[in-house]
Amino acid sequence: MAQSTLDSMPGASTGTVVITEPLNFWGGKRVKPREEKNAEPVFEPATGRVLCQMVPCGAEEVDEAIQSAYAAYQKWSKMAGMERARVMLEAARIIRERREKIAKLEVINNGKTITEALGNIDFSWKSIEYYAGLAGTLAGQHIQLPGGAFAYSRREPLGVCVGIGAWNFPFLITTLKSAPALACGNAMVYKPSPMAPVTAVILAEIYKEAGVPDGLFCVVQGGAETGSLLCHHPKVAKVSFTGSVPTGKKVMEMSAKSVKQVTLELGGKSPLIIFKDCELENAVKGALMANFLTQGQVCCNGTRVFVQREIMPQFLEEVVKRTKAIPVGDPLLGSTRMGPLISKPQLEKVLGFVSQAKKEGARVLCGGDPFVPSDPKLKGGYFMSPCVLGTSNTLVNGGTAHAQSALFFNTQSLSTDNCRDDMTCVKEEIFGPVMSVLPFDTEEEVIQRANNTTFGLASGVFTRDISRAHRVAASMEAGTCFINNYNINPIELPFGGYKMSGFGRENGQVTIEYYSQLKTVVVEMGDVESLF
Ligand SMILES: NC(=O)C1=CN([C@@H]2O[C@H](COP(=O)(O)OP(=O)(O)OC[C@H]3O[C@@H](n4cnc5c(N)ncnc54)[C@H](O)[C@@H]3O)[C@@H](O)[C@H]2O)C=CC1
Repeated sequence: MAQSTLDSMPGASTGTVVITEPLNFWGGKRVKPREEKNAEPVFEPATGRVLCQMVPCGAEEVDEAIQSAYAAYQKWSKMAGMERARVMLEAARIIRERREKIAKLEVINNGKTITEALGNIDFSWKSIEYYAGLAGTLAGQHIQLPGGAFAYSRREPLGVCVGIGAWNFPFLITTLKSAPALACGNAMVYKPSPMAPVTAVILAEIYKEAGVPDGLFCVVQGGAETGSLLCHHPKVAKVSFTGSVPTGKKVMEMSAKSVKQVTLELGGKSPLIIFKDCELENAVKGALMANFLTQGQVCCNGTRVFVQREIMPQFLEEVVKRTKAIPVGDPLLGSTRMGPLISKPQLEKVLGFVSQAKKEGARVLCGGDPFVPSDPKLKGGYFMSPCVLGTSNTLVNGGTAHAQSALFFNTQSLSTDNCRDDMTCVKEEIFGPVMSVLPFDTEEEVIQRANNTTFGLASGVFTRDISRAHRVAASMEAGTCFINNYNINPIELPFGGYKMSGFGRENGQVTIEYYSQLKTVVVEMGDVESLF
């Protein structure tokens, strides 16, 4: 029962939790792995300690889960939207009631701070409430035809949908996929990331407790192999994927073989454009919010920060000062603002991007090093100091940039000491706490440079010029543009990518379209007029 893992949470602290319960869920209960082979240790990022074992599901287990989901779908899809809504609202209520315990478990598995995790869990129950609200509104059309005939369309579910998730928002991604799926009358089999497997099964238990038919929401554990079994299974109607571009392409390719619908939420390298007429304090805060939530492991982060040259000195001074002041440490402490990265390889990858940036001529203005907190239990954690890559020589030594003139930065921009658009750190998704700051001169130039990427997930602009703000927003080749803020993604609004950041949308009313299909029913009231 969910309660056993969650019940240990109130007193749990970093470095104390071990999870031994099975992490699979189908047929209305937790299911032990058939064989323990290929078990992978799952680490607590803050300590480097083993938290549990993740045992990947094989073909028979995947099939069992999908069959149990299909059986539940037969019942659930026949219920009225309002009946489904009632069950979903109960699930949302239970999540709200247990928000602190779930958030704690999320922190222990993922490393994000408790403050952020609580926000994520609140977003989760809101997403279920939101789609519960829409469940009763699903409807088709009635069309009058000649001779008294008529037709109507029925909005019907797709069947068994698969969700494949990433490790950065483990519980939230699970609800963002399952809430619209269930509202439309589908069942879902969900595969979490092998690095963050522990909270998806909590959601499965909550849905059960709320009253969904057994099997309606299943969890299978595993990595690429289990994921590909799901994408190939003939009883699966749709795959909703969140993760990297290369894996997204594979998911699309596999799903194409049996013509499954696909939604892809992939990575980004989003631009944040800061004009000289901005409210600087807000722009600085916006840049921090755009880069350092969840240790920078956020797909829509604005990691290419374009700053108009005239305000570069003030911007850098402030952003570096505040970045240096971010409290890094035990993610379960309310005062911590940055925890560890998800894994050792991810930490090494991110530090590798910083070294590469240095080699290519970028200046490390602060951070970018492994960080060892003073608390002895955190010595084995995957921490690093948040990093700003930029342009100024003097800031490296902690000097003030205020004294520097615009001319200085003009000169600097011609040297190799700048972040440049062609650097690896500026082109590739780093997925860590690394902000690249780039100078620009004109609106036309910055729009062209901001769009010069294969990604298109999000974008942002800070300016007090209302016309400019909307002009820039309209010019961005990205699924979202934030004006005078960043990373505000409420459930009511569609979220998704342009270009290689994916297609389809999550959140908002439009997602109903991605989890349902229309059936046309034509009704003759007279005789058949046959040509034969
Ligand atoms: N856009 C986003 O929200 C995210 C982007 N990423 C990016 O991806 C990079 C790698 O992170 P990963 O977690 O390794 O991402 P990934 O794309 O490898 O994995 C995402 C999910 O897909 C599954 N998967 C892997 N191979 C599969 C296959 N062949 N068939 C079906 N499912 C498969 C994984 O087990 C996981 O559940 C990150 O460094 C980051 O750049 C990662 C997480 C989220």
